[in-house]
Amino acid sequence: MAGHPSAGADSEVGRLRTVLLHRPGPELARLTPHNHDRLLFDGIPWVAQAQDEHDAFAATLGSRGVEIVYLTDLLTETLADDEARAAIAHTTLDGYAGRRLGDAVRAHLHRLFADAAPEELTRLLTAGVRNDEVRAGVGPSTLVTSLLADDEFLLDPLPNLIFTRDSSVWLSDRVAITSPAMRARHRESHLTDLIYRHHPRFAGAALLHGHESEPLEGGDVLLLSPGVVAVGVGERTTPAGAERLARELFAAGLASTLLAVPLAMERATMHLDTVCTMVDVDQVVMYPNVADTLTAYAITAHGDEVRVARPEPFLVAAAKAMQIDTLHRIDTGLDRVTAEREQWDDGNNTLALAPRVAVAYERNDRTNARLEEAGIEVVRIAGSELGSGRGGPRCLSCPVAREPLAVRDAAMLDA
Ligand SMILES: NC(=[NH2+])NCCC[C@H](N)C(=O)O
Repeated sequence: MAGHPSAGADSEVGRLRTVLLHRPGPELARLTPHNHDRLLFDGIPWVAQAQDEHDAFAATLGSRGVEIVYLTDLLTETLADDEARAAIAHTTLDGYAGRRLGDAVRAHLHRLFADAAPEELTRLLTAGVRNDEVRAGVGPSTLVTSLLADDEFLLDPLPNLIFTRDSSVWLSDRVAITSPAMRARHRESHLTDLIYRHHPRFAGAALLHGHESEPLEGGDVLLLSPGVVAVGVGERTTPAGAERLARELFAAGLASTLLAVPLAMERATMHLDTVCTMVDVDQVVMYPNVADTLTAYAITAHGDEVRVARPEPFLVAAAKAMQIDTLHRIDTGLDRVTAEREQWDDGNNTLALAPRVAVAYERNDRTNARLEEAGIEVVRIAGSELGSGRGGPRCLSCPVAREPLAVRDAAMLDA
């Protein structure tokens, strides 16, 4: 199948045209002191404030000419289609995601899903379903609603939906549906899969990977340059997930090299984009405490097989694959301790709007100052509440369309 005509990205820094966001909604209000760890939040965000911060983020992107599409709008539009409704009811309730239900609750939820208007179904799918919300409807014919506590979720809420980066990734003119490692995030990819398969806007889009493939999360995927993709391998993406993506990209002719980058298996470095993001065609902002030890294994195509090179320092391997002299590094600011604090608060997690223009959390003064010293325009946004799920501007956004770098270069030559 051919690629999509009006979507796609071949770099991290080409002018951002369209971005997929999720405004924090009722799913965030379901976080409690008991479930936030399991649902991958470090605390209980103040929902209204998170929404204000998110609206300001979206307004900033809009003022820079970026078209914003909201995941729940796309989902609701998708759910107008009966085939799509049947598909998501089946994946959500009949498969692994519905393992808490039992037959009676499953049948009840199938009815609830079938009767729900598209907006209501979007709410059920994103905010989840709590025991006390269905107990009366199910009646006395099941042990499940009787024994589970009132506030136990039969279907978990999806508070991490705001991190649209992780559940799908555009690679050139195809979109990879990712396969999150964390259980709390599996169902996010069911939703992106549904949207990209059924929403008319994406009709004809060719899909890569898939939510049942080997673990791969979008925060680990960095498009270093057209045809060169770096993939973090650690707490989330597994070696098999990175290798699967390499095979898929090579088979589709979309990349020549994939650099697998081992990361420490820790929350602070859950994705490659927590330690390194691109701010220009040849500059990254990077966490200095790992910069000297970060390595990369270059994977290249060899007929139908792949070949894995010996590890090299990340910046060396990257520059080589990108065919540039040096991939310059701007350090997370100031000293080891400040760098550690600002890395934790997503100082490295910037979203490029164009070469040398990056959105960053305002709180990371030292890192932002470093970026400015290096000639990067820093577009500051507030993120105290948004960041409580441990994600910054890059995690909060999935670029659907970026201007191809080649076009920009050609335009510059013409000028
Ligand atoms: N691309 C990213 N770094 N995303 C951050 C995701 C944070 C989310 N709470 C998780 O733990 O999965």
